Amino acid sequence: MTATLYRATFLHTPESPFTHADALRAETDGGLLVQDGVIRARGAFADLRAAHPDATVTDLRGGLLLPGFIDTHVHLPQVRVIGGLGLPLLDWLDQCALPEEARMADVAYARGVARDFTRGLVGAGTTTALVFGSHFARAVDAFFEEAAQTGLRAVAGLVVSDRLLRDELHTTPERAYAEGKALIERWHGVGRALYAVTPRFSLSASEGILDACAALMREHPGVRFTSHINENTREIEVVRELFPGARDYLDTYERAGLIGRHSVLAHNVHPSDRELGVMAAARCAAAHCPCSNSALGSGFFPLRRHLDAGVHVALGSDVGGGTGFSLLKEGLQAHFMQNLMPGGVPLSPAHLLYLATRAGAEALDLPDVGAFEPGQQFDAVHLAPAPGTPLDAVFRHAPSPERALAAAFATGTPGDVAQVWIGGQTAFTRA
Ligand SMILES: O=c1[nH]c(=O)c2nc[nH]c2[nH]1
Ligand SMILES: [Zn+2]
Repeated sequence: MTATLYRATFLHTPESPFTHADALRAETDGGLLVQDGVIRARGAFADLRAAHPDATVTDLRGGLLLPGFIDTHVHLPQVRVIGGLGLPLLDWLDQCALPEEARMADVAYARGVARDFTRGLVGAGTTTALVFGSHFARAVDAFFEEAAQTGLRAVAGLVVSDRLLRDELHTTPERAYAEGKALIERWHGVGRALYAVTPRFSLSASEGILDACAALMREHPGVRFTSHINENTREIEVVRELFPGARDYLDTYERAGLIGRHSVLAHNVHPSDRELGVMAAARCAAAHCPCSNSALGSGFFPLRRHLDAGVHVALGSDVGGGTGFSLLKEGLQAHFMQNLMPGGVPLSPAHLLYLATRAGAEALDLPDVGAFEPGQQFDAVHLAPAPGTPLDAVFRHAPSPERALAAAFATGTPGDVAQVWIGGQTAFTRA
């Protein structure tokens, strides 16, 4: 297949700006040579053109080309309930999320939701997502099918719970194990899909169901683990009452053997030092969801404490507790919250780009995505605002790519996403 040479202003962060100075790499008139979906060479456009005169040129000048966004925490069944603002977590679950999640029992309904959800993700520039699936196995199948159609890199699983939600959403340890095993055999490692073992949170999980989750993890090396932790103070109190023998919230997962390199825990707004130390030692990542934390009033994410402890952090939209699929908006909200909280971490455009891209790949242990390194997959988002919009004006007058990137986070929306590629194939084109 002939190679394609993408000509664009591009930026990426192959290394972490939290640990490397000058982590932001930018090329103003850059070239990315892509063949069979893989980036083969990267540099100044003129140099690549001279070296590869036969390549087909795709001209993307006038916008910004970024690595596809990686959302490390988002809920499939909640796309249609975005906007339940102002309730604390447990009330929001009862009144907004769980009634809709019960509707996923109807597979035709679930298929429609999966379509809305996948389109929402890819249309916002997200190319990889760690997805909280559904409590219903057939809805999880419908989602993986839809993800395969659009090309989305989906890491997802059956959500399991056996108490304190609603009867329709409860299962048993035996059934959780059997359905999880069947889904892993059907989907894990098939195409771009990976499986994530997903107890909803310790509040709705008995020790028996956490043990069933651990059995799946032990028996299927390579599957990922995800759940929620330390989101809301009332939630933490209930978990403490439910697990009187546990040292803290993390220990409820840790004792079951669920915390390791392939674990991603959402929120962690109220961690103890012990929990941070264990997460760092285990290389378990935190998915920070700033819009959700704001909408549900959960609190300020202690990013400084995570970084000081050595806990890896990535971004999640947490739709529908969150307010939409855009990781540009999550980056901006993270920036705002760190700015406002005492002891917050000042976040530069490089930090925001890293959190929205390569940090997610690290969290998910996916070395082939998240930046524009030769050998990586060409997963990319082209931000090209409509002429006459404020972002277009900033782009046309920006003194540097970094300033344009800052503006993309400050005011960019899914409406500015012109095209998205996953593995070199177009996954979305703006109408
Ligand atoms: O933000 C959240 N959204 C959810 O759906 C959920 N379930 C448990 N804990 C949760 N937190
Ligand atoms: Zn969540």
